[in-house]
Amino acid sequence: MIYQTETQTNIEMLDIPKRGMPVTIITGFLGSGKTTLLNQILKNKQNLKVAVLVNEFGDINIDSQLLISMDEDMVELSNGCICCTINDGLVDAVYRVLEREDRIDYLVIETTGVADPLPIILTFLGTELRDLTRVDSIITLVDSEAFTPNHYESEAALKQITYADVVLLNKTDLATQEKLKELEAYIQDIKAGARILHTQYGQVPLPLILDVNLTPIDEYTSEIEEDTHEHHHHEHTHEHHHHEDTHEHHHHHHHHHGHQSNHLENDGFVSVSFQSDRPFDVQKFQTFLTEHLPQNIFRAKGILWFSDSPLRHIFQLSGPRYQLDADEWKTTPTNQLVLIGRDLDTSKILSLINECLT
Ligand SMILES: Nc1nc2c(ncn2[C@@H]2O[C@H](COP(=O)(O)OP(=O)(O)OP(=O)(O)O)[C@@H](O)[C@H]2O)c(=O)[nH]1
Repeated sequence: MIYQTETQTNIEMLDIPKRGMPVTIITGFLGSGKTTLLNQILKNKQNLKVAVLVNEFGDINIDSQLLISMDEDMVELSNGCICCTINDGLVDAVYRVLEREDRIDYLVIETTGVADPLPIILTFLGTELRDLTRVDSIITLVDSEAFTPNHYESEAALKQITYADVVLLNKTDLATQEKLKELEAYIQDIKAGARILHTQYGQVPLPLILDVNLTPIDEYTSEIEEDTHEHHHHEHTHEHHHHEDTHEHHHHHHHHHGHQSNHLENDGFVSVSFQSDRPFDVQKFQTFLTEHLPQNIFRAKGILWFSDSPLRHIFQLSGPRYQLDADEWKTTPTNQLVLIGRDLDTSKILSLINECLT
């Protein structure tokens, strides 16, 4: 998890209320375009001061390296298990944003592609964060080419739509009009009244998705109250004694067991991470992709170093598609790759990738 912010003043484009920092949560299945949307927000936010939290599935923070960043005020937290990271790490991370001396107008959270958004929403509404922040909207990205009603048999994919206030039907460049109509009908069926917007590369006017006040907070709050009543939940307090420069964190584990994801809620998805200080041979890597990539890997991303290229290569694989873009290294070249799927044979995959090194 990382957060990033920058030092600018004046809100011009959006009129953000001062009371309670507005929070927007971005969800969407693996590869649907969440990081792409986050970059659109960072690019177009003008003078709005936006803090960003990224929770990633996989042991290496690839997303944070792909964000348009101001390179300052970056804090990375460990990724680990989604449920624990979200419930403990999230509250801590939000506090760190709130405790900052410089002004923050808005908080945007990118969840992992396999996350159920409910525990995250309840973390905001069921703890003392309720009084300090204002959940503004849950935005769910849908890959309009790849999405089907039984999307990778993922319960999380369905829940992401169930809790959406705004659905971005993204990647419309890859889908037929017919498919888009079908998807719209399907989404309306699950979530009547959800705001559905068509996007390519997450391009959307920000006033349509930020500070829209669309999350039905009262509905969630009354659910929490009922739940507390039924389950005799103890009060979810979270004491904070952060000292910016001592890194002393007092973790109080107040999980939301009533709602919280158990480990099954990753829907059986697992990730394999690979890092190396040696470069890949580009031919071998291509052969790996085209001939040896296991069928059950459907998402991969990486920052790659090839022996015959001075450039940094951004590798993205989503379903059957992959792409490699190049830009400049800003760090010492190294290889970092995360692959996500089901029932993965980790040691076999790692040995296949190792063979691609020069
Ligand atoms: N053709 C097309 N590609 C897109 C569009 N939006 C995003 N992509 C590509 O889809 C891939 C995945 O995008 P990301 O933004 O990384 O997706 P994500 O949801 O953050 O992925 P995870 O964090 O792994 O769940 C990247 O290669 C993007 O460039 C779009 O509208 N059209």
